[in-house]
Amino acid sequence: MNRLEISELVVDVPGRRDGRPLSLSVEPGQVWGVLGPNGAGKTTLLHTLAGLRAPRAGEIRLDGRPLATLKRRQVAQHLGLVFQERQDGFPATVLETALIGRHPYLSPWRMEGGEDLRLAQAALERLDVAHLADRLVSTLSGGERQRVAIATVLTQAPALWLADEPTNHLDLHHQTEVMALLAEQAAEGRAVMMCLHDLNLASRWCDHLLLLYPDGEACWGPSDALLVPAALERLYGQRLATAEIGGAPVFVPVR
Ligand SMILES: Nc1ncnc2c1ncn2[C@@H]1O[C@H](COP(=O)(O)OP(=O)(O)OP(=O)(O)O)[C@@H](O)[C@H]1O
Repeated sequence: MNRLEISELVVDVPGRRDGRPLSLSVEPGQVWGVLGPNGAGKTTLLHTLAGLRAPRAGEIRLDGRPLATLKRRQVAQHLGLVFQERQDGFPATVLETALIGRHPYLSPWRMEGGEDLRLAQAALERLDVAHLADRLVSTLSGGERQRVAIATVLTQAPALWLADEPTNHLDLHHQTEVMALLAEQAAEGRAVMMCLHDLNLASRWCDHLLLLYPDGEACWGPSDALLVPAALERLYGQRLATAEIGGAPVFVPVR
């Protein structure tokens, strides 16, 4: 279950009139970037696609099945969400946190088994936080916490990743590693949609883009068609200088 179909979707952004209905399909193997200025509705869209908020109109389907008809457990077995903000509600170690990714697959009161542990440890290693396994998450740095959050979704092993600014708090090396991980997930047949503020990460790693404007306007399609300075300058209300490095456009804000 890894195709996400969005039909005539109007996201319920508080205080905003209806925008352009979104109709698109996130297919296995694709990496979508959602771009837009602060407040454009990127997080609200991702939470709507994850079934955490009802849309104002339209429908979301996971492999042909309306999201609204699926049980949360079924959704969690197929869709993983990396939140932009998270609260550590109770004290938990890094390993215990990663193991939460296995909960959609465990019956109530069943403890995690050896395979669950193996998956969690492998995910912590992949995100370069295995050495922190016994530390309380509340004691970690911002970037370490972000990597634990991504490791938790990797442990969950969803066919569809929704990631809200997955490179938040990360240094350059770990930004690259996380983008490479998401690209690898797609290359293995999963689907990825992520909100990004960094145009250059979008340019390098996303094959499709959805541009969200603050007034509810939107456009989407293959990245090549949308990574056009005029469209991006209008999106952000920001002048850009453009260069090309390694065949991909690079954008630098200028005043
Ligand atoms: N619970 C709420 N009550 C009132 N307004 C809300 C609520 N949740 C979101 N909003 C508003 O909806 C709009 C869209 O918010 P959202 O977080 O989706 O934007 P975003 O594009 O992700 O922004 P950013 O780039 O700053 O993360 C914002 O103007 C925000 O203030």
